[in-house]
Amino acid sequence: MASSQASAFGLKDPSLIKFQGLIDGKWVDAKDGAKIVVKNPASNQELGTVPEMGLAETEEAIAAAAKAFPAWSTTTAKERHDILMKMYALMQQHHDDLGRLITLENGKTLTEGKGENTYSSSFIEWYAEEAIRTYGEQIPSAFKNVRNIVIKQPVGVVSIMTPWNFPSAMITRKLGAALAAGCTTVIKPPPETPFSALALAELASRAGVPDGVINVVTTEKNVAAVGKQMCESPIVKKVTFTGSTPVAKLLAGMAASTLKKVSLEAGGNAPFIVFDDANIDEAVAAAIVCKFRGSGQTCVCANWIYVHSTVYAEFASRLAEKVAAFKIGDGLDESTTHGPLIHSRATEKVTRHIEDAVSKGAQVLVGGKVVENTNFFQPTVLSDVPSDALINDEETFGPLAALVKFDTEDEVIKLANATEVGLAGYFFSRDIGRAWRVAEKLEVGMVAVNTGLISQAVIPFGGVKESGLGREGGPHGIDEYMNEKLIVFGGL
Ligand SMILES: NC(=O)c1ccc[n+]([C@@H]2O[C@H](COP(=O)([O-])OP(=O)(O)OC[C@H]3O[C@@H](n4cnc5c(N)ncnc54)[C@H](O)[C@@H]3O)[C@@H](O)[C@H]2O)c1
Ligand SMILES: O=CCCC(=O)O
Repeated sequence: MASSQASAFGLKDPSLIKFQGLIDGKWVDAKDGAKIVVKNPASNQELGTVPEMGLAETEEAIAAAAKAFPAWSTTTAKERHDILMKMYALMQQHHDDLGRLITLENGKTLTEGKGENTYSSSFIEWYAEEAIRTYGEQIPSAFKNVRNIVIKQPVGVVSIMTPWNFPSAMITRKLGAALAAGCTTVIKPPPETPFSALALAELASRAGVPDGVINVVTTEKNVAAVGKQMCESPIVKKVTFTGSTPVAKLLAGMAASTLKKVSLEAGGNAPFIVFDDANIDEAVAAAIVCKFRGSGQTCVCANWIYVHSTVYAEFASRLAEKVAAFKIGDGLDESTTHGPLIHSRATEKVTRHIEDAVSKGAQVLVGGKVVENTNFFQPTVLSDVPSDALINDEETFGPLAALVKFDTEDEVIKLANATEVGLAGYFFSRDIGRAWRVAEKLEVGMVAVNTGLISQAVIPFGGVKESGLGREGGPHGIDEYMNEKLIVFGGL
């Protein structure tokens, strides 16, 4: 049954499809046999099922990770490097399958699905290389005959919780760092996209990651109990989460009960600013990449597009013209430029934002409607969106570009910073003085100047304000999974 279900995914290697969770190296069902139905968002057809696990399975997974920790944490950095490089090579070898899997469960186009596998595997490669560079320090002592040494040690068992918008990359950004540091893990993938997580666990095992080092607990209805245990268990030493700000706050509160280390990558509300001296062609192209990547479902997507009044009309008409040419459809269809949203709750939110903005005076330049009884939403450009629109307070997370006119640099910085969150910000200007001023003044963790793309494994990814805590990726990403220990040597 499982093998015929797996072959329906159309992968070259159907054994990458797992319909069970992973605990201590064994593929397992939920104890009560309950299941989650996973659907393809493009068709709403069932793709397959995974177990609806609960507290008991979570406790077992945490215990398995704790049991695996002593051996994994004492492998050499070079051994962990070599295993991660094998996993990276396997992700390259299965590129087409992993890209297709992402498209099937998330809906993004195949080009984006494969692009995500490239991005996702780059975290495994990056952290393989970082594993061997977790240098300590020697600090000159204040006392004679004493030497100060700082070493870095893995924190222990790590709980990893991730969203559906990047079914693979949001896991490897955490998992790569945790494994490289010598930590063991329990992953709770989102119920919408569990198959990519399970395929990653399978490839990690093929690469030589020992049993118990990666455990995967799939859950939907029991998420509150599972999440609580993953945050409150005294065995777990670190919680890392990517998702919405309200859930990030909830998990941080629970993790505080045992003062665990936490990394939180939460929601954004990114401004995209086009100044009067911008190269308009480049700004339009970047706005399209930045706003409509993943059909607008990335945490670094522009939520507001502020355009200087002197170039507003030109920018708006060029953007609307390009957006009108998008073709929405099944991500597997080669002619599709943009896939569906993840589910009907997502399309309802975009509809609510458009209706609210239009009722307050905004105009629809293109799109504006859901395709009835589907998860497809017409890519939309709204002009003259008022500052009291709902979009101002809530990230849309959909294919809606909201245009706003501004006149001065001070005014637009004030508008861009008038939000509780601060993940990414973008602006286009060829004035070098302004570029420095605006980059420094935007209250975000990441600023892009004259480009719409930020994401790479090598950068410190993360936000300020209510967009989260900590940084993932980049030269210091692995430190989030390590403790510094001071060793003072006396009696010389
Ligand atoms: N900053 C980032 O890097 C980043 C990346 C992707 C998505 N996001 C944000 O995520 C949001 C969209 O994703 P979403 O709707 O899936 O977010 P979400 O917070 O609802 O869900 C994210 C994950 O948390 C899980 N979850 C929900 N309640 C939980 C609980 N009580 N305990 C444990 N886990 C729980 C979900 O099952 C899912 O796996 C957007 O706000 C977006 O900005 C942020
Ligand atoms: O959605 C959030 C992450 C997006 C990215 O890493 O580019």
